[in-house]
Amino acid sequence: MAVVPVELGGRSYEVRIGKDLLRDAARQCAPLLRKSSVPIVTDANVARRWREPVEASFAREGVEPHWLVLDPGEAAKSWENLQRVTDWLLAEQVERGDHVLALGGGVIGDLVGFAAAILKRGCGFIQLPTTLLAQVDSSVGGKTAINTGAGKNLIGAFHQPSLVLADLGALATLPDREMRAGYAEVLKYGVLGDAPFFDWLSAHGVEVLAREEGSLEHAVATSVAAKARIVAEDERETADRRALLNLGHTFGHALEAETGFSDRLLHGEAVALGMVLAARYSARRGEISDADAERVTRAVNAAGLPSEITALGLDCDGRRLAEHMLHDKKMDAGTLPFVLLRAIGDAYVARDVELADITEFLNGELRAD
Ligand SMILES: O=C(O)C(=O)C[C@@H](O)[C@H](O)[C@H](O)COP(=O)(O)O
Repeated sequence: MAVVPVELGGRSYEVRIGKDLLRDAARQCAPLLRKSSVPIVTDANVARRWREPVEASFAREGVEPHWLVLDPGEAAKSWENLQRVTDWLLAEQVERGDHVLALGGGVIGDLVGFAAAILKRGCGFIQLPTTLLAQVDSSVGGKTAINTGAGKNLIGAFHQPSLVLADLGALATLPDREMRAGYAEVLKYGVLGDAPFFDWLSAHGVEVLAREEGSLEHAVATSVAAKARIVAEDERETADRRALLNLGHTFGHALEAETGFSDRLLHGEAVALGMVLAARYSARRGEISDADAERVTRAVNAAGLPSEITALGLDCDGRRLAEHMLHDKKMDAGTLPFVLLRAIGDAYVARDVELADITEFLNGELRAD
């Protein structure tokens, strides 16, 4: 098992990465639990696979899990579900010192984390991420949120979990498309700040996607360590450091908004395409070489992820995509900071990007054949 600490003073916690952690969930969580029952929120897909082994694990410790099972999908990150989860936790008489468990992918983690953030002004929560994307990204760092009609993650809070258990065995049954989508966030750590890891992924990415144990653990642990370092330096995204983790997201969130946050384009797919667009836009500004921008495109393609906006069949122009970006949380006094690249492994936050220029760039991408 690999253990990555997230160093945040009194709110520090561990991310434990290894096999069979869900079958051992009760023992792993035991020091944090105070009652003979524990609330667990999950979705129907995850429940089908993991309810029984998790339940057995708690039975061995004499703890009774109480379950709330939601519909799967990005649409679950809604006001309605936030109310449903918080009402349920109140009915469960959860106190501030208690922990609620979020068992599932990024949607469950973000939603339950936000519910925990506001329940009685903050109760504990434990992340049990079951997708690659959630293991390497959303379960770590304390960003919690729901979506609204105006965009993604616009209502939320910073609220750190007390523990993250990333069970690599949970990835064995993950659909290939979800695996590739999570891989986009793995690749992101190489592109934004770790060129040797980018090179390692170029050679071993296939093994990661095939879930070969050693390569998978290395990829997850390296990704989590990168995120933990950045979060420890800039927990609340105030110093142009944590914002680097948003590489590909400004373009990506706009594409997600345009496709209605639907299965048409998964979050990780949007990030992969967004990363390609960020690299190409950086090349257009003369900041990264065309060759390196092309390497980013090739790495995205090699993972079976989308690299061309034209393939989405969108019925919109660059201006419409740029308008989605105006809702971005990074908007600052009328300007939108963009995470761009000087080289692979050297991302930075640009504050001089004109939306008119982005619009022109996107129009070019939308017309490309
Ligand atoms: O943890 C962060 O910080 C990130 O930006 C990681 C992103 O990959 C993640 O998708 C995050 O939830 C997006 O953050 P947002 O602030 O753009 O909603």
